[in-house]
Amino acid sequence: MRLPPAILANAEEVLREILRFAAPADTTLSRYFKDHHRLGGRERGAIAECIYNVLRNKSFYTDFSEAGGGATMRRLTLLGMADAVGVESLGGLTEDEVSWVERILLIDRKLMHKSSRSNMPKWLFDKLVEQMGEEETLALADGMNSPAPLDLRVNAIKATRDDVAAKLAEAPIRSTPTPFAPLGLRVLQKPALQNLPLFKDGHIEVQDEGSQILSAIVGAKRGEMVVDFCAGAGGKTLALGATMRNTGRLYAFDVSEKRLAKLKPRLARSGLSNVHPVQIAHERDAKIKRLAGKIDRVLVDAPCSGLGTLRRNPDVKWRQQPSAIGELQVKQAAILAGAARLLKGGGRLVYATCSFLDDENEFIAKQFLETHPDFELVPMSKVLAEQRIELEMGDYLKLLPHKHQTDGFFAAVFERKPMVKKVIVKDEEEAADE
Ligand SMILES: C[S@@+](CC[C@H](N)C(=O)[O-])C[C@H]1O[C@@H](n2cnc3c(N)ncnc32)[C@H](O)[C@@H]1O
Repeated sequence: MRLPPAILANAEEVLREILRFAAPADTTLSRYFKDHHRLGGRERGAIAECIYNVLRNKSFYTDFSEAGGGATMRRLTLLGMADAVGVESLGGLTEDEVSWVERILLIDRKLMHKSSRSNMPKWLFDKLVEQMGEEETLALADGMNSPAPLDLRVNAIKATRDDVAAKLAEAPIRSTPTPFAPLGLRVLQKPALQNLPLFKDGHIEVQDEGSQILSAIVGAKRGEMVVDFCAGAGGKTLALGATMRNTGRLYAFDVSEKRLAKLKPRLARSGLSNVHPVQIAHERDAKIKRLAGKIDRVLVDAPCSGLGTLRRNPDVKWRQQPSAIGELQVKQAAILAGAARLLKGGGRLVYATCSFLDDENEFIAKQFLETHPDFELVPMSKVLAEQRIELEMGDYLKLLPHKHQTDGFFAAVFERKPMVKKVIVKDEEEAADE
């Protein structure tokens, strides 16, 4: 059955607002659906897919929408919608529109100019080409422009991966084990999970495999003192708490009260009682000082450009300004330095981002090592071997969608050297006493 012609007008209306980039696309879209509650499930699905298609393919679509007659926004919407549901499912199109859409969608994109083919703003394309070369940039762009699969993490304090896979199959929801993360399941459809007893009872959480790997490399153990410094709504906190088998103490810090509030219901479902959410004012808050030198492991999942999540949030590449990267670097370095004070000798500090920009990753890691001689880098190959995760990496974790089918993630692990300074002072004092 064809979709009603009015659906194009709805999609065009919300697209116009989203392309102002005043707010995240998913926020604008949810608000639009709330305001237009008469739209049915199929219509909503088609509008959402249309919007995400336009955000993913904006450069390519725009090249063709700006030429010829008719309004550009209508043409952009038409391309996004036809790409999503097929032109034959759309009612109310003129013959000219049908043949125009069919022609454009048949174009071989490999023949397009590289920057337009990548569907990235020029500043980002140029930066990435400088960083990784043109071929790799285009492969990354293709990976980032493909929708992400749905990954689940099994809550190890409540269930095993096999149990959950069997229960999902009864639903019936087909899943396969994720290739690298030991507790991950990749679901092959997009079912509504919220109503499943497995979800309500905290046996599963939705978490990209990359984020699961990142939580695993923290290496948190039973009985340890651990800090998730930028916990947000707790995606990684929950994974860390389960790895610690609900023992020890896990502090979930964040400056955002709103984000920490979102952690609370997830914590209740998870059954974890070792997590202590703490709102901090900034990375030098007195609450942090009290724990200085006492912590075994600290994860800094730093605020970043978020470019690694483009599969889910394709608007980020259009909303992000190159000038913001410099500001983020200052923040990232300050948070990492603040968090470093927490570690005891032999303790580990993990710096992570969901970005693939060297400026936010290697640059910050190297700068940290230069300014913190009491820390040394633990090669990622060693960290992954400790966790028995079979991924080939050098010094750092660099997950990329076109290589690992995960969101883009970076991580570096630093270990604090034994605290010799205090011992020397003590020795000197003892010598003076003698
Ligand atoms: C990438 S997000 C964290 C995502 C979270 N770890 C997860 O897995 O869902 C970065 C977080 O850093 C927080 N943040 C920003 N500045 C901070 C600071 N100075 N100290 C601690 N957290 C901060 C933000 O509020 C945001 O929640």
